[in-house]
Amino acid sequence: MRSRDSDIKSQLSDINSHLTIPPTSWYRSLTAAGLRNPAVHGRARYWLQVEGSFTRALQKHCTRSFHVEVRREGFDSPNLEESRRLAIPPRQHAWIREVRLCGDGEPWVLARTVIPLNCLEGEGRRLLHLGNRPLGAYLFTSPHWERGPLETGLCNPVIPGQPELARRSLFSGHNSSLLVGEYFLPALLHRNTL
Ligand SMILES: C=C(O[C@@H]1C=C(C(=O)O)C=C[C@H]1O)C(=O)O
Repeated sequence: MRSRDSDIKSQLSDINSHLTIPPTSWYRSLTAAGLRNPAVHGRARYWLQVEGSFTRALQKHCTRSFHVEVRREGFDSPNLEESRRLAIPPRQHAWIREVRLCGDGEPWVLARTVIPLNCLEGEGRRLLHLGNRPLGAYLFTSPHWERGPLETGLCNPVIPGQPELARRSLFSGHNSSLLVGEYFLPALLHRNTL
């Protein structure tokens, strides 16, 4: 017989199972992705294109509060597509950070950041100790990081409620780049105001 604790744990994981990142195909432009899925031109368009810190953009749309919830942080292998995008050897470990960006107490965005070893030297060591502080606050206040072009992601949700659209970009510093992906949850797109 299952214990009450394991029943509660499995219910909790069921409740949150849609808050995971589904497989995603990446496109160089919104227009290219739009040929596959015209939804990129709907409510998501603003979020797919907004410039500057994404954290700041979300904060502006909160009426009460914004917070970052860390779900997973540690050294692990990126997937092969991510390694290729970052031009690092396949299976070379990187610092991987997955968070929920929450507006007014509810998850709006899932973010996954892959930080290769060469980004973690010198001042970059701070990236290991962000905790619940938003990565954007570091990237956009440190003068040496520059964002590359935004890519548009079309996700293949396997569980109802998983993100369908995403964006990502490389941030380049001294001879090193990290990859930040932001996946939009329905709660973000179905809000009444933009
Ligand atoms: C890159 C930014 O950082 C945000 C914060 C993140 C985090 O804390 O892990 C991840 C993705 C972001 O959207 C940003 O604000 O633009």
